Amino acid sequence: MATTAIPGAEPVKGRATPGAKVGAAYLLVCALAAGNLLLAHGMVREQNGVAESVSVAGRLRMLSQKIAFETAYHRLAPPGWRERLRQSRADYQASLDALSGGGSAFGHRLRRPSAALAERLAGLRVEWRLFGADVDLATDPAAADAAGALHRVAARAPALLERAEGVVARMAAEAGASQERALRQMYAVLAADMLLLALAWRLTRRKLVRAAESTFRSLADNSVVGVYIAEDARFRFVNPKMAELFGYDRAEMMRSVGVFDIVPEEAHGLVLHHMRRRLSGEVSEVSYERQARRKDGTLFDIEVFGSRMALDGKAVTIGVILDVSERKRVERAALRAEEANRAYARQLEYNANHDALTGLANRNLLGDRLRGAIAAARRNGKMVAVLLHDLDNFKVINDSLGHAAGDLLLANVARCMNEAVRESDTVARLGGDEFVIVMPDVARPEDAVAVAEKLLQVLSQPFVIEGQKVYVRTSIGISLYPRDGADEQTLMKNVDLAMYRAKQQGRGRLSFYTEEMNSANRARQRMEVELHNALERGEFLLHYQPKLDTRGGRVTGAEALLRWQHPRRGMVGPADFIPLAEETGLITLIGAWVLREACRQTRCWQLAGLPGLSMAVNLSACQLQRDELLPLVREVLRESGLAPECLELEITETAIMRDAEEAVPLLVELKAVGVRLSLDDFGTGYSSLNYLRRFPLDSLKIDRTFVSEIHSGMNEGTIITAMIAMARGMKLRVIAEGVESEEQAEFLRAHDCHELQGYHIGRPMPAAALEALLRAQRAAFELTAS
Ligand SMILES: Nc1nc2c(ncn2[C@@H]2O[C@H](COP(=O)(O)O[C@H]3[C@@H](O)[C@H](n4cnc5c(=O)[nH]c(N)nc54)O[C@@H]3COP(=O)(O)O)[C@@H](O)[C@H]2O)c(=O)[nH]1
Repeated sequence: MATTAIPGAEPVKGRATPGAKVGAAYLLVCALAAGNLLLAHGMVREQNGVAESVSVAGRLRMLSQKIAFETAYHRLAPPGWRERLRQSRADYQASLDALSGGGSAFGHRLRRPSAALAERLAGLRVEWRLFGADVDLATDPAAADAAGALHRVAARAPALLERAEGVVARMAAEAGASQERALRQMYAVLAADMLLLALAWRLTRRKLVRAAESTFRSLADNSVVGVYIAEDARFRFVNPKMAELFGYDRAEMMRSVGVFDIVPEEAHGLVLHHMRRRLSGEVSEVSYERQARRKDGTLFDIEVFGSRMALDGKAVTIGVILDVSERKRVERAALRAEEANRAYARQLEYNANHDALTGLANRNLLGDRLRGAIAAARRNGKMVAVLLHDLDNFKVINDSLGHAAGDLLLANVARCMNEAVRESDTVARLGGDEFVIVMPDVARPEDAVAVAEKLLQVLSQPFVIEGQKVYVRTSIGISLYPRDGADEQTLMKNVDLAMYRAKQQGRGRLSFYTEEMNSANRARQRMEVELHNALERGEFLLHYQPKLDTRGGRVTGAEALLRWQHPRRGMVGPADFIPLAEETGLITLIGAWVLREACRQTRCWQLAGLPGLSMAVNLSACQLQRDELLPLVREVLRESGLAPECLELEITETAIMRDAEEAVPLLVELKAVGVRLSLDDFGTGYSSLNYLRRFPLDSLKIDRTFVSEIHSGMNEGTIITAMIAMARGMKLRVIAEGVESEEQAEFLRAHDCHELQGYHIGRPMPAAALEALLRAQRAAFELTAS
């Protein structure tokens, strides 16, 4: 678009619209065209009139000759000659009259002749009159000089013809002049037309430009977007909004602000690029987003729509600028929200696949990796090794050092495992202290053994946790694809059996899965079912092992020990089924039965004349649930009628330390019920003096391993002596278990051990046997007393 300079132009107000102007110009041109047509029509009519006169004059020539001819030959008396002669003379007269004064002749309407022509016609009329007189005489049979008249007619005819031709010639000359004149008029009219058209076009164009400029200005002034025209990187025009957007005064912006003043440095290249593309004509328009700088230096987001135009013959850029800060802010917020969502999804996915404590793969991811490794091994004919690790003494460490230290230890173990294996291997934590390593692409079983031994070695090094050296031992089970299972579930089940076997073999070992393990497992499963049935079928029974009071030298109590009278396998000891009962949770039911039966039996004996007898009952770690144990103990005592102080609950040091903090309130409440509490297997766990003080215990039961050291050459009983002294110092009764010889009994008596228990005192025995023993003892004492 070409236009005049926009900056100085004033808006046009109250004027006709460009559309009206164009309409007016169009009407003017139409009127001109109509005038031209009328003019042409007049000229054609004029020319036609001349032609008609010439045609009539031509007839005159022909009629004069015809009359002369008919006059000359009338003597031959052709029929109708008189009539024809009269008609020809009448036609001649009418034509001459029409030519001379205007009127009709031969169907033509003739105009009045010019003066010159009229003069010639007058001459012709005189000649015609003379000619007519001679014709009358020549054709009158009575006339005397008819022959002389005929002779004059023949002589006058050429003169008449000549005069008529003179008229025609004059007419032709006048017609030519008239045509010349008409042409000149036509040219003049055409020139006027063109002039008028040019004027109209120029007028209309100027109006249109002014109207366009006015429209542009009105639009720009009221626009809610910034509008600019830039020439040579300077603003030639900015609208109020543009100035407002950038924080300038409008005049100031046009006067002293350059295009690049509102473009941050980093966007200079971009702006220059778009400007050049437009100005070079490479593109007609551009649209892009960028940052812009306000007068105060702050940045905001804009969108530019630009194109090119010609202004006063120069190429300039024209553009529209939109403040898109808000949109961008929303977009950025949406982007951030999306990114946060993605991060959250990634985190969720990570959490779903990783162990929170160690960052290792969890069971979920392990399953995926193992399935993938199996699929790859199936294709390339390799093996996959699954190594299951279980930290042997983690529970004890966790209980004694606390959970925070336990967590730290697990994290350290995880790190060591990760470092010991290849990148392609997967180390996963299944929970607790169980870790699994999946090794894809294993060529030989020995490769898995090598890794397992390396791990045993690495993990045998002490970890320093909270300033203390901590030793862990791990048992490792190994199963191999495809030898030990074709799918993930089978491999995991079998590696579990292998690990179980490694633990049984003495811990700190590794064990491959074998088919026998599976059969052992099946046996275990069978036993589980049988254990369920055993309770219902009454296959459990209690044996009682006596406890000897060293002061009085009498059996004053007993320990209830569970036995399973198996229908096929005979008497089964607790060591063979209690771990399984603990694993399956059946121990709760079985333990309740033991407590009920032991109390019932003790009360029976008391009622049967064996008073003062106390009964010790073993509790598993899983039974130490406050909500279940307390009501059970209360109920059993109420049911049996046994005095609480006659019941002693034996809890192993390991079980109590599993959650020592939880154990304290439970023990306090049990103590409040009135029962006695004994710490079993003392010396095998990790109880601290601090806890020993906090537990409301009545007695410590020294583990048989310490008793066996008496006179064994090892320590010579120094540890047990210290244990007894310590217990006594804490006002606790001391019971030594596993007393198998008189020497041991003697030693323990000599060191003030309160009670002795062991094969030397009495093996675990059926109720009837213990009753007999107690009765015999009572009889012996009664005898001694009397
Ligand atoms: N939670 C429960 N645990 C129970 C229950 N009944 C028994 N047990 C625990 O089972 C473990 C094995 O018990 P058992 O086979 O009965 O062995 C006991 C004794 O026979 C054995 N003992 C006793 N004196 C000697 C000895 O001089 N030498 C020797 N080698 N063994 C001996 O010790 C077992 C009793 O130990 P303790 O409980 O520490 O006093 C065993 O851990 C039982 O606790 C039950 O009902 N619930």
